Amino acid sequence: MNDAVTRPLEAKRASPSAAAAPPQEDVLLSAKNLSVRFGGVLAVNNVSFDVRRGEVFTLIGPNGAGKTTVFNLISRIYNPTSGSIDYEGVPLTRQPPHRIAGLGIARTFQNIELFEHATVLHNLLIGRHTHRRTQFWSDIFFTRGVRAAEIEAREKVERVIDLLDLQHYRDTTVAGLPYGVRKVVELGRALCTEPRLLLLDEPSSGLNVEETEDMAFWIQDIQQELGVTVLMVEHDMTLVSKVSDRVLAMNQGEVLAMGTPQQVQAHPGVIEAYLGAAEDVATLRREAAR
Ligand SMILES: Nc1ncnc2c1ncn2[C@@H]1O[C@H](COP(=O)(O)OP(=O)(O)OP(=O)(O)O)[C@@H](O)[C@H]1O
Repeated sequence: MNDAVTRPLEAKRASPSAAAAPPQEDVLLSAKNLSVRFGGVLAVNNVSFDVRRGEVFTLIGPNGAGKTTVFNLISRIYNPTSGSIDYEGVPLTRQPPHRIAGLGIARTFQNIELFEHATVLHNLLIGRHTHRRTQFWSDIFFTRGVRAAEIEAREKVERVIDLLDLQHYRDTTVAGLPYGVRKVVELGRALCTEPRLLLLDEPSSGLNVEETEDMAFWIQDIQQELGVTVLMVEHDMTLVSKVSDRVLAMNQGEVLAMGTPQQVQAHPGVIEAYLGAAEDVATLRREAAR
């Protein structure tokens, strides 16, 4: 295990500046008045938020709240019906989906998307290939530039393998790996693109309690050691309060509350939205009372 895993895991505490508006240069991504309509369903209704550089920002909400739709707007899988998203001051909604990785945005999926019959190393190298700048003819003749790019790719990938403690699985085919390890490999594949913004879609889904704790450590390492900004959709409220700097709670397409994990979990509207999912309410109350 990585040294980081042995550190005590503290729930994040409210920082005095959590609620204050940040200077514009500290904002990495800014969503303004986003709405999405699917036929008669208003999946996202006038949602605005800023993601600050270096923070872990988490979207929570009951099923159907609109979280995945917001994620898919940022990945450019959907177009907003109205509203805008700026990323590093550039209008993201004008970018074609295939440009997203090149802009420094990477994502993981709720249902893991890896090359099942390739090894862990090859999956990570494929992730790294969004950085390749070499050309057709230089590739064919394996020029010095191509060799240098391959060496650089390999070094970056090895760093990700070390960070996520994947050495043991380097040459294993993904199809033969336990689900929890595949989740970490998918995280690694996203990191190999060297993102400035990492989108994590339910990183704890399908993981047991211990694997979820490990995932919390990886997310903290990614934020603290690599300085990557994380935007995450997550249901597990224990993980949410451990790693999030700020949380946005949604319900029925709208913003319910935004603030530190403690502020949002104690919000009466959030507790009401979760009623019916008794286990979630109990976790919310427990985490808010910490
Ligand atoms: N492609 C689509 N076509 C039609 N309706 C959609 C589409 N995508 C999402 N919706 C609807 O939009 C609403 C919000 O869905 P969304 O998946 O964003 O919620 P969610 O908060 O991510 O839920 P979950 O936690 O269950 O994943 C739901 O009513 C859903 O049925």
